[in-house]
Amino acid sequence: MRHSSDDLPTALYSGAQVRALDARLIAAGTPGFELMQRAAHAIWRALRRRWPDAGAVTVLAGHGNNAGDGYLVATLALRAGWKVRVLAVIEPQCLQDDAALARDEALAAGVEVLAWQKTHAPQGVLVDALFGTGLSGAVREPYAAAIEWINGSGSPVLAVDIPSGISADTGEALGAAVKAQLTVTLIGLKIGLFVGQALDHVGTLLFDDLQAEPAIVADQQPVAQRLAGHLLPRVPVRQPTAHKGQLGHVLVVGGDHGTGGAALLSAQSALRSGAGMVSLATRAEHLAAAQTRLPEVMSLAAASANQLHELAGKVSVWVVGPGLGQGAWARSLLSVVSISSSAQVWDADALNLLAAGAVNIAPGQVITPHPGEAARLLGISTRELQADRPAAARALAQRYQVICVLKGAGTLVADPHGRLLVCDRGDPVMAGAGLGDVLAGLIGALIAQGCTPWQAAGLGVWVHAGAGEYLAAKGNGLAAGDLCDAIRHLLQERAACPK
Ligand SMILES: NC(=O)C1=CN([C@@H]2O[C@H](COP(=O)(O)OP(=O)(O)OC[C@H]3O[C@@H](n4cnc5c(N)ncnc54)[C@H](O)[C@@H]3O)[C@@H](O)[C@H]2O)[C@@H](O)CC1
Ligand SMILES: [K+]
Repeated sequence: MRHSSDDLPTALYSGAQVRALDARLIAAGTPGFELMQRAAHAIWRALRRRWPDAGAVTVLAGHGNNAGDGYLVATLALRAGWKVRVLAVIEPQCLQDDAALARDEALAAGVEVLAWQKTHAPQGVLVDALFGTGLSGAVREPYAAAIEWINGSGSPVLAVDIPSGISADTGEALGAAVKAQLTVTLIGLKIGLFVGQALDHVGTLLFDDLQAEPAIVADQQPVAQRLAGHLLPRVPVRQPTAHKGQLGHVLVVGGDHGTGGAALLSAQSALRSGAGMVSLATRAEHLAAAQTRLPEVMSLAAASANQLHELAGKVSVWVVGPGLGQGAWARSLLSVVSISSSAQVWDADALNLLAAGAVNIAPGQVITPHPGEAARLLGISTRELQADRPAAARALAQRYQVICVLKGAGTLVADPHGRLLVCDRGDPVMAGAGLGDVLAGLIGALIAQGCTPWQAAGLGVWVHAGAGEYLAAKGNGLAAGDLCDAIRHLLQERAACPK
């Protein structure tokens, strides 16, 4: 998903919360039909800006207030001289209240309203006004068929409030779901627009608050926050007298037989993200490569837990798991890390061992699972996990009393107190090997430099995704290591000004 500017609000709400906001605005004196008219004007403005020469609009209308918005858009388009048609997916007589008023206004203005049939030919921009926040459960027929008709039309599609079929709470496609090029969302941002399958359906996202009274909106506690630059901490500034001992020592533990690259990437990332010192404990066979590629990193062959014990007192942050494997070697090293009082970032196989019950993690640490690892930790299928990513991130944070970074498009950061951050940056070029190793090293380095684990997780995710966006212009084939320079650059931009 892309949005046209970074000035979207940060508060994310559930569908029920936005409906509650809607009701409160009405109770405070703004009639529902007035809100609907404001919605229609906002949508019509966005449609004309995006497709100024289309000249024709087909509104697909359901029977809730989302359809009401659609009927009023049709009216505005007709008045502007466009060719307009509403295809009502059920009998229009079923409409109630404001939606019925909107349909009456459209009919009075001369809008053609027909019962939708598969055989209709689409014309102009399709306005999806089937369901908004009122959808519950899997989309029933004939709506599912109408959604397939929209998606198969090849026409440009504008979704009103939310692409029909997408859950406002989880982003899951509830059966069929509209794929839009543009979504104009109203009153409050729904979290479901930013997570899960929604990312393939929303297109460009625009927001209009319908002039909602700020005091009423401020009263509603959001379910999550969109990760935005101004909410994030600055990278702590270095004093002129700074020395490496003040900037933290990150020790990366990983790299079993044949998987040394993952640990190397984490170490490289920690180094490039500003950690004062970076060490790597790995299999002896990887030492030559590590010393050649990263001479600045102190690499040591960790043959046993005892060797790691000796280092434990000197470590400020452990990054454990990349390429670690799940055998006896991995278990013995992880057991040393797990009892250390220093901060820890657990990734990859460390999480698989945690899921297997081979080790415990102390409260307050950071875990960075991808969906497969997260599903194993929760004992559910990946499909179930992806169906409600916010709930999964929260559940993991609760279960282990840690900061959970649930990776994947729309990365989430949750803490055990219920705080939830959603990242809407990033790019599909980031779907590749090693990117997670880089993220773990980055978060570790930020903790080493003085961020709290919560701050480091949020800032790390945001910078990592921003680096991916920055490099996306170069096309697919992004090597994870390439990200490190971009991360360094973005962190520099976010450095606090010296006093
Ligand atoms: N006055 C208002 O209340 C305003 C509402 N607004 C619009 O109204 C929308 C919410 O309106 P509603 O609450 O009427 O809900 P929707 O317009 O989303 O309609 C849901 C309708 O679909 C039916 N339905 C629910 N789940 C279904 C399923 N699985 N299969 C088939 N049918 C199903 C329900 O019976 C309900 O009537 C918002 O998204 C927004 O677009 C905006 O116009 C702002 C003002
Ligand atoms: K819709």
